[in-house]
Amino acid sequence: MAAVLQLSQVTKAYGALRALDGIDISLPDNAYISLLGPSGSGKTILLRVIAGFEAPDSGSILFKGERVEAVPPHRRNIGFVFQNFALFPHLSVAGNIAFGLENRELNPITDSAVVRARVKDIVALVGLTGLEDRGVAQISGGQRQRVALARTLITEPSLVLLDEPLGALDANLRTRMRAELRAIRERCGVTFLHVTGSETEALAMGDTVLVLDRGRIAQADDADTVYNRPRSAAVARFLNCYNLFEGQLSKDDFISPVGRFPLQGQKADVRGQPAYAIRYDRISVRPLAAPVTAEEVRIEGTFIADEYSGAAINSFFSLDDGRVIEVESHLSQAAPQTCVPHGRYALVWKRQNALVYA
Ligand SMILES: Nc1ncnc2c1ncn2[C@@H]1O[C@H](COP(=O)(O)OP(=O)(O)OP(=O)(O)O)[C@@H](O)[C@H]1O
Repeated sequence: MAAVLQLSQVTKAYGALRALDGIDISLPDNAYISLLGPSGSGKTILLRVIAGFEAPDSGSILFKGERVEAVPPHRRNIGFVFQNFALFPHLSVAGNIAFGLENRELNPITDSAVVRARVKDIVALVGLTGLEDRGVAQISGGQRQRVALARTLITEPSLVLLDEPLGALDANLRTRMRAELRAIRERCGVTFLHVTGSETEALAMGDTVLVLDRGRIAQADDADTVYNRPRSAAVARFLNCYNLFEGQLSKDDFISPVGRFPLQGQKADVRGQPAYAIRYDRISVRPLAAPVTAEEVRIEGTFIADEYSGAAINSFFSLDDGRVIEVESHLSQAAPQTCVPHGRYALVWKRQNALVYA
C-alpha cells in the first residue's frame, strides 16, 4: 500500500525534554490510524510537526513522496481538526464550510455556484443536510464536530489530522461519532490520523494503532494485535485491560510478590525489569476450594467491589501484598460468580494466556 506520510527519525526537544525521540512512521493511503498515548507522551507535538505548526529539530517528513519540513502548514494540503472545533461563531454551517474552500492557499474557489455545489456535496457526506443555514451556536456538539470535519474535507486534503476530535463530546455522543467518523472517512477515502488518550477509542477506530510512549513509537500494529499482543509492559499498561506484576524470571516460573506463576513456554530476554501481564477478561473467579488444572495459575484475593458497564462486570480484588487486581466478566459468556464483600476467592487463569516482558 502506498504511504501518504513517512517520518524518519524525527526529533523535537524542549531543553532537556525529548518530546519526540526518533519517530519512524509510515501511514498508508486510505486508512484510519489511531495515535494512542498517555498524557505528555508527545501526541499533540507529533501532530503539530506533521501539520507544520512546529519544525522538527532533525529527521525527515515525506508527504506524498516529497520532503515537506520547509513547507509552511497552509501549503501542505494536510487538514487539521481541532478538539474545540474552532468554528467561526458569526457564520452559518454553510458559511463555515465554504470558508475553507474560498480561503485555501492552493486554488481558492471564488465562483459562488461552484462553492455552493461543493458545500452541498460535503454537507451530504457528513450528514448535515437541512442545517446549512443554521448558526453554529444553534446546532449540537456532534453536528459542530461534523462542520469542523466538513470544513477540512472540502479542501480535499490527502491527510486529515484529528486532535482528540471526540474529546469535547459527552460519552454517548462520543461512541456514536466513532462509527460516524469511520463511515465518513471510508466515503472520502482520505487517511485520518486520530489522536486520542482513550484506549477503547483507539482500538475501536484505528485500522492501525500507533502507541506513543515518551516521544517514541512503542508499537504500530492493527488493533487486534495491539490488544492481544502489546509489545511492551508500557503498552499493556496504557491499554488499561491488563493486570501487571513486576518480579523475576526463573527457568520455568515468573516470581511475583504474590507467588510463583508457572510459565508455558513464554520466554523473554532479560534486559529490563521483568513484568508479567494477564488481561482482565482472562481471569476467572472461583470459590477457594474449586479445583485447578495443571495448565492454570491460581492466586487468592479478597473481593472489594464490582462495577457494571452494560455488557460486562469488572470486579476488584486485593491481593496479599496490597495491590488491587481487576477481573472482567463478559455477561454474554456466563453468569459471573457473585462475590460477597471481604470474601476470599481463587483467581485463576491459563498459563498460556499470560504475557511476559523483560
Ligand atoms: N512549547 C513547549 N515548550 C516546552 N515543552 C513543551 C512544549 N509543548 C509541549 N511540551 C512538552 O512536551 C511533552 C509532550 O507534549 P504533548 O502536548 O505533545 O503531549 P500529549 O501526548 O499531547 O499530552 P495530552 O494528552 O496531555 O495532550 C510534554 O511533556 C509537554 O510538557
